[in-house]
Amino acid sequence: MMNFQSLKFRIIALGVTLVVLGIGLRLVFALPFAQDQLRDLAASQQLSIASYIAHDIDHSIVARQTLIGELAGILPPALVRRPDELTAWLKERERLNPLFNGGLLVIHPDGNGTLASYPAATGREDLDFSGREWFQAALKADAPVMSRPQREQAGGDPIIIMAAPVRDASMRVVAVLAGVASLDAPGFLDRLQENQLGATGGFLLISPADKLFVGASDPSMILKPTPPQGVNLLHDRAMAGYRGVGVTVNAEGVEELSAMASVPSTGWFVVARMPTAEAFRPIAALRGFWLKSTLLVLVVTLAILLFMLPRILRPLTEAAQAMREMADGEFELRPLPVRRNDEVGSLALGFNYLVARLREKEAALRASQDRMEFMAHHDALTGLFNRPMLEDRLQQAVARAEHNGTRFALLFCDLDGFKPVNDRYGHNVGDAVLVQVATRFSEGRRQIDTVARLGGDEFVILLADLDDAHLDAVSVARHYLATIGAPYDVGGITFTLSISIGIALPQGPSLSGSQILSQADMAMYQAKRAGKNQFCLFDEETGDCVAEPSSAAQALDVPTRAA
Ligand SMILES: Nc1nc2c(ncn2[C@@H]2O[C@H](COP(=O)(O)OP(=O)(O)OP(=O)(O)O)[C@@H](O)[C@H]2O)c(=O)[nH]1
Repeated sequence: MMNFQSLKFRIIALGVTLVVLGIGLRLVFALPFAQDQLRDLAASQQLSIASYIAHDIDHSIVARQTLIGELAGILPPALVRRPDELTAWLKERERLNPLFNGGLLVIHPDGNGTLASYPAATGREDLDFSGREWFQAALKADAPVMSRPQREQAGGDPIIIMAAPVRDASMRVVAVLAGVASLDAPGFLDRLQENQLGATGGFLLISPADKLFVGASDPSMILKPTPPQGVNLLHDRAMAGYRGVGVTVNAEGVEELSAMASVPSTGWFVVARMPTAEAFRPIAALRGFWLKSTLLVLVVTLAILLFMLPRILRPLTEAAQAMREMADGEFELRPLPVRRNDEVGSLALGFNYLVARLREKEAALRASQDRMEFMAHHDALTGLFNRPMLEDRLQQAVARAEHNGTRFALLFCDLDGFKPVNDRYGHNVGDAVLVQVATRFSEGRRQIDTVARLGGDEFVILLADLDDAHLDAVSVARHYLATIGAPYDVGGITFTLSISIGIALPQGPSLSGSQILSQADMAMYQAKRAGKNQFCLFDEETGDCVAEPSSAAQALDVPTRAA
């Protein structure tokens, strides 16, 4: 289960946040900019197309106007009275430059019928042109004129008529030369009508003066009236003279991008229109691509983080695991391996330093505990057992005696005349003597025996598990009288000392340790009273102390300095 507090989750969350933030900022700032650029590009492309078409139409119109003007200028006025020759002349010109697929007509100056026409079209010769706007204009104009777009009376095809006056030498109009061009004639407006813009867009050619669609990609619109004012605002603006690009909603409710370009020679304008859904499709594609790439970047980022993070953090989790195991006591405290020179490695180094310090403190604590333990059971000066330890051993001996019937003896020893040593040579010398005395008491003792110093110059020896308690105790007492009585040498000072020993030999089970110690003490005092340098035995039955002068007994002399 994902731990939301974990470092891994936080790094992943940070990574995802950064990616989303980066992409979000791009979407907020860069995408609208790119969209505007694409929108402008689509609009300018559409305007270019509209301008190209408009220029093409203008060129076609001008070419026809020029041709009709030139033909009117070179038509020999004399031919006006020779219809056959006039027809032949027209035929020859039309074959040379077939811009008027609806035919060339030479109209009587009063407008009643034609003088000649090519190709011949039935009924034209009797038509009355006098009331036609373009005919009237042609009579007065110096330059060629053009009719409004209209349907041909005979066939109903959409046409325009170009006309120019034919004048004689005295500049009198002798005829009007007219050329009929079908709007969908090849090379005229066919490019506009046959082509679509993109997949769903198209073109319109509009005459604002006539409020008519002159041409359209959709043939059904040709020569239909334009929408009334107020229906389409962009159309209204274009009708009023606006040329450029705009977005509008057409009659079917489809939003369109429309570009308007003028056809200067006629006052018409071309509309290149395309649904915005198609025109701005690259923008939608761009947005879609950005969203998909965002998703991809997110997925890849997540995948990389999920793959890499456990590997990067593995030393950390291993270190934590090792620390936990050490804390639980599964392993002893030990340094962690430092595998990498990074933050995790530095953490391991820090932990190892902590381990080293802990080990040092642990060792110091153990030494201190050992020392305290020793002090609790030993005499600080001589290293012999102290009183509590003696009492403990004595209690054990009493228990064993009660339980097993074993015998033991307690020897209470007190140095004779120790005070003068202190007084004469100082406490340090006294201490050194006490240490030597302790050594002599300890030498040759059995493992089970206990030698303790009670304090001052008092020593107690517990002889445990004796076969013959009396004999053994006396024997040891004699031994001590001899060894302690041997000369001492402390820093060149030599002297002798003796001891008085009180011996307790408990026989019954009912005595406590302190009672036995007290018996030995009393016996020791008895030995002192009896002259020192000897031992006394406490008699349990009488409660008396029996002195047994030692063979080693001798008078305690004042210590002498060595020579
Ligand atoms: N140097 C030294 N002297 C101590 C220590 N503890 C006690 N003493 C001295 O040892 C002496 C023991 O006194 P006593 O046993 O009365 O003197 P003593 O001269 O041995 O007298 P008797 O036992 O009657 O022969 C005293 O002077 C204490 O001050 C110690 O740790 N070091």
